Order: sequence, then C-alpha cells, then structure tokens
Amino acid sequence: MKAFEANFDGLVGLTHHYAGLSFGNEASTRNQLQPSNPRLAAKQGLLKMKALADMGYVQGVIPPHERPNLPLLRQLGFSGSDEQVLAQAAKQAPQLLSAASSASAMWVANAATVSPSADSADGRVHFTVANLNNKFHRAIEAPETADLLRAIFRDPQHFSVHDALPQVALFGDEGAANHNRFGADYGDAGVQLFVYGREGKSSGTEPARYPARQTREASEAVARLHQLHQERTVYAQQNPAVIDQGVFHNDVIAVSNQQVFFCHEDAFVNQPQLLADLQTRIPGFCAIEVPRNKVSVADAVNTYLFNSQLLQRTDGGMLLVLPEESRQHSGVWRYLSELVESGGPIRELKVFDLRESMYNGGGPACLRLRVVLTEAERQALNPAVLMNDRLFGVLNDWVDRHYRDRLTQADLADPQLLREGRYALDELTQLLDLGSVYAFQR
Ligand SMILES: NCCC[C@H](NC(=O)CCC(=O)O)C(=O)O
Repeated sequence: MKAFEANFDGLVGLTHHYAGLSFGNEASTRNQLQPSNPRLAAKQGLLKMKALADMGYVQGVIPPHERPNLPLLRQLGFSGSDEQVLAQAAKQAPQLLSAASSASAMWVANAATVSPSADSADGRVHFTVANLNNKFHRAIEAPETADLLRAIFRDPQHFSVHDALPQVALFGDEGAANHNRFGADYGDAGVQLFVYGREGKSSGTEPARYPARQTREASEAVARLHQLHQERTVYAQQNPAVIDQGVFHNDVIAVSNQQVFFCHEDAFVNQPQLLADLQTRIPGFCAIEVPRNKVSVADAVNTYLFNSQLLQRTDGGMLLVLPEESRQHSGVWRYLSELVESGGPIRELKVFDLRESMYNGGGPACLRLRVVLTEAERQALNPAVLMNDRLFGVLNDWVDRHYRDRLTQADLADPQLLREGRYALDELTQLLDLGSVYAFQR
C-alpha cells in the first residue's frame, strides 16, 4: 500500500518556562529560572510547521495540555479555591508548581511510540502513549496525551491508541524519541529499532551520572502492543557513556529515515554489531556514522545536529531540518556542509530558529511525532489539525491574542494566567474540532 510520512508538531503552551526540571538534560539545568517567551516559542514552532507544509509534507498540530494542572496540585494536598491552591503551592513548593505548570507536552516525540499499519498484524496504526516515568513533570502528561491523540486519530478502524505502560521505573518509556523505523517505501513492511538506556533487571551497563530513562522492558511491551513481527523488531542499548554526557534521549544522537541511519559513532553499545545486523535486515541500508574526531559528543549535545528531521524529497534525496545552533558552530556546520557535498543521500540542509525550545533541550525532532499514513488513514484523522495557510493564520492570531511574551516562575502563581490558559484552550478545541478534551471543560 502506498504511504507517506506525516509529522505532527506539539504546539507550545501558554506556560512555557525554564524550571530546570530535567536532571540529565543539560540545557534544562543550565537555563533554570531564565525568563521565557511563550508567544515567541509558539510562533517559532508554527513557522517550522508551516514551512514543512509549504514544502508539500503533511503536517499536523497537537495541542498543548492544560497548565497549571490544578487537579494535580489538589491531589498533592493544596486546597481551597483555585487561587488559594496556586498561592499555597507557590509559597510552599515552587518546584511543584513549576512541574504542574510545565509546557513539556510540546515535545511530542515523547508523546507516544508509533507503528505504521504496514508493520502491525491487525493492519492498524498503533500508538502507545509514553509514561515518561523518569520525570514527575512529564509523567503527568500521559492521560491528557491519550485523550488528545484519540481526538486526532479518532477512527478506531484505522487507529489504536494504547494507554501508557504502568507508571513504574521498570517500564520507563519515552516514546518515539527512542524509536526508529527503517525500510524502503513507507507503505512496505519495515524494521523497527527500539533503543533503551537500561534493563530493569540490571545488566551492569548503566550510566553513572545521569538517569537512563527508557527500559528494555518498556520497549518490549510496546512492540507486543503494536503486534509487530519479532523478526522485524530490533533492540539496542544506548551507550551509557553518552547518556552521562547529556544524551538523555536517543534522538539527541541519531536520526533515521527509510534506509538511512545518521548517527554518531558513540551512540550505541556494540555499535558495529548493531549496524551489521541492520545491514542484513534492511535492503539498501546506509549508515552515516559521524566520527568523534569530526563532531564530539559534547558538540552534538550543544548543537543538536542529530535532533534533526530527516525528510524524503520528491527527487529521492533527503533533507535535514536542523536547529540554528548547528549552523552557529563552525565545526559542526563544516561537517554538515561536507556531508551534503559528498554525494550521499542527504542533499539539503534547512535551518530553523527554535531557541525557546532549545533552551529546554528540545530541537526540531523533539517537537514532532512522525506518523506514517496511507491515504485512507489520512482521510480518517481529524482534518482540522492539518497545517495549511488558513490554519497558520488562525493559530498565529490565536497565539497573539492569548500568549504572554515573558514568563518567570513567579508568574505561575498568577490566577490570571490560569484563566488565560483555560480561555485560550477552550477556543482552541473549537478551532481544531477536538470536542471537550480538557478536564476543565467537563
Ligand atoms: N525531547 C526533548 C525533551 C525535553 C524535555 N525538557 C524538559 O522537560 C525541561 C523542562 C524544564 O526544565 O523546564 C525533557 O527533558 O524531557
């Protein structure tokens, strides 16, 4: 069956701020308590979506979550009116208020793992919502993510959205950021590579400094839920030494598309063996391994050259969508320019300014969820979320009317911010035909 890859990007929420919540993600730690600009963040994201839609890619948008998360703060014992809950939390536990207010759902590469219908025994597109168990502010995303995905991929004949795995460390799951799918045409059965950072039953090879967020047990459960064929499913462990250097998700050090795997030479445990295995399973497999003497792991973490989108062009070549930070670094940019001139599959570089997201450790790849679709599946999803000239105008106008251009941790206690958020999201559910998807609407 003919199919194509669509990208769904997370729309940055109104409470986007820098709280230093993600130990092991160096940008998050470094930029803690810097003021943020939610309006700019949302607009930077929309520009990327619009540019890809203009280039002919199918591009969708995934809405933000309701933040601050008042039901969560009440669950933690803050009580009284909404205003009192916010005031108590701000006074007694500002980090909890930050966690309950994080706009982290924007990084939808961590929303779910997705398997196309060509790979699943029941012929449906499968999504397993990520439990994001390693970080409190992210673990709270799962139920709302499931509701939003079901409001977009709403035809159960074509789509199956599984709830997150059990919320325990054994099943730590970070979604598509640790998952790659290889193959020839998108509609052919492919090979899925699940990358994990540790095994629940400890194998001894674990990072020493920073946490490994994804477990092998979680990856195996997702593969079962998605009804994948065992012989077309591969598991690989991330190199613990690079996790300790800030590679908290595999998509900080590797990206794939069809037969091409663009990765750093230090990305995986037993990398030569992994690449040889993929070579035998994937006809036409092509690994572009970046040597550490050209790009160090530290430079990869600082510039996010691997946190890029590797997209198919109509002429058979590929395009790499990069963050501005990789152009600003002369060594990395030289490497990328040489790569394009080398005559390999990557023929073009396109750069976006995503600074607001980058300051929390989220690049172009973090902001998007890839979903391979057939035409029938595209017809079956909620069309109101697909980017085009009209929706771009509508969403920019919506952002202009509702978003602040400066936010600090102190602002999170402002009850007006809560009201602004609910008002804006209520309108968004109508713009995107989502139904009453948020808790405050029920
Ligand atoms: N795929 C990119 C995810 C980035 C995300 N950052 C954050 O949650 C930082 C939030 C803060 O510190 O305010 C994370 O680490 O999971």
